[in-house]
Amino acid sequence: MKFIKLLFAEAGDGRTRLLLISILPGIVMAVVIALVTTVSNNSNSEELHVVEMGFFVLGCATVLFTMNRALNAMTALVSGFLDRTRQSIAQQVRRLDLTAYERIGPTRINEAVGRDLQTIDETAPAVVALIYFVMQLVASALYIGYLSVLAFGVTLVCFAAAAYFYRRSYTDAEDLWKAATASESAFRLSLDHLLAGFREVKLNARRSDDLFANYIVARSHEVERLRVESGRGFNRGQTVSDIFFYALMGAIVFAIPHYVSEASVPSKITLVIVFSSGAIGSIIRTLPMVARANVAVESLHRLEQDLAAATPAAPNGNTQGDAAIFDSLNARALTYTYTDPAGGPAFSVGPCDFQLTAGETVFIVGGNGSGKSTLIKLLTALYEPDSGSIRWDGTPVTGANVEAYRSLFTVIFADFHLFDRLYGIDEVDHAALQRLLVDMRLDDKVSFQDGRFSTTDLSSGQRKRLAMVVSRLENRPICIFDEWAADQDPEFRKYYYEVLLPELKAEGRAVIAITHDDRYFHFADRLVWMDEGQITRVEKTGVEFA
Ligand SMILES: Nc1ncnc2c1ncn2[C@@H]1O[C@H](COP(=O)(O)OP(=O)(O)OP(=O)(O)O)[C@@H](O)[C@H]1O
Repeated sequence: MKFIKLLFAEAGDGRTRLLLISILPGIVMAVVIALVTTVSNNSNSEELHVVEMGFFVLGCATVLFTMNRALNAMTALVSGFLDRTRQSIAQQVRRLDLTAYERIGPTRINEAVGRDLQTIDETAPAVVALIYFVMQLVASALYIGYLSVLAFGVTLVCFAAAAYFYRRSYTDAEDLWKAATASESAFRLSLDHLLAGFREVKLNARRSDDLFANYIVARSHEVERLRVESGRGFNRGQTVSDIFFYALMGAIVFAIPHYVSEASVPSKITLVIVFSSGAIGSIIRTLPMVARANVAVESLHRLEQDLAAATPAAPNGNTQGDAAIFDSLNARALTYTYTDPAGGPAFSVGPCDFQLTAGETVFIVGGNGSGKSTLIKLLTALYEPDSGSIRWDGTPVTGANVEAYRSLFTVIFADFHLFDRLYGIDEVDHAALQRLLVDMRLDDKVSFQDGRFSTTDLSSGQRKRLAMVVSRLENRPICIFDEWAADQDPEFRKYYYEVLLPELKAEGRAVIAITHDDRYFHFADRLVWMDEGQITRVEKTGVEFA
């Protein structure tokens, strides 16, 4: 019962109180039931049963009050847990290095923060009800024991048998639910292809049919099949449990009266069992929810373990993001190897040497897949190299200063993300921002209001220009642009190479631009050629020197 363990672990010092206020209403309800059975057996008397009525009202009020407190406590507990977990996952994710992030993947993180936390949230109040009904049953069984030891024995045997058979079905059903959850992840991946590739799917009916019929529908059916099987397991458990419950009723009504001397006992026990049927039904309905929450807790724990194993120690360096001092960068023999899905080595970059000084403009050129973007990720310390080192102004880049080192860079990746706000820029220079919007010819499209851009729904070239605005506002000493000009019109492409890059250089910034625009190569101080993950050639002002 991972879920229930988690809740009580989360309750901390309030565990005993939570347990007490969850247990109490069930016991009190059993007492109320005992009271009702006693009074109803004396109903032919003329008495008003004022005392019993008082106890009845007091009992019901206690049940209502304590249940309400227990539910409130559980809501507060689970909301606190969700809040902490959401924050902790986001915190761990932002500390991941890029390799670990790519390995874990956003789908798993989204599923944990969405589906798993929602399941936990929805199931938590049901646990209070579960404890309530279990305690009511236990206390009712004890009351039956008080009335008749024989009936108590029969009740225990029936309950134990029902629990045993329910447990067997429950375990199988929980495993099937786990498999359904895994299949649902595969289904979501297929659905993601439909959503992210909507235009491409729309344009290609065969692709649309294939994706829909062979993946989305097939995987959805698989989820359905496993859920149905899992549901059948839970239902089988319920039916088998019910058989023992009816057997108990039959024994109490038809067999027990022959063995007990007091005539009112069988009818009292029957009444208790009739009242208990509601509790048994509720327990049986709640247990599948708990099983699903167990699966959610397990998958959440697995993610947290993977995040913890991958999360580097909290950085000691400057995390404020403005390490403005930069003279030189010297990378030596950097290597990095991607792994394939089976964990084997795939594409390798390096060993690569790379130097950069303030005010220098370097173009990295080479064919598709030659390793240019990977080299950038190594130079910016997004990927930790398998071997080799980087020195920043003569100081080795290590875990202690890597945050400060990263804050030297502003990067516009080929597949960049455009943020809606200027996150991390506390005091926005509105005049400079407006100038940049004019320079990028975006001033009639985008404005900056209430701390955010009025829109990011722009053409791909305009989105890149807005990313350039943000990049320039970041005011970093090293600017990296991965094929920024690729989807600019000729006029803006010219502006980029002939005006923007020289302007950045004049400001003393180092620029690394990945490009295929050979007609502008002469604007670089150095050209670095890459092929098959290696730096194959370096040219300086047209003179090849390495
Ligand atoms: N996340 C990844 N996981 C595994 N392999 C990758 C990953 N990213 C890139 N690769 C591999 O590394 C190789 C180099 O990719 P990279 O993006 O560095 O090339 P590039 O020179 O920037 O290409 P392009 O000009 O097409 O952008 C690719 O051929 C690809 O096989």
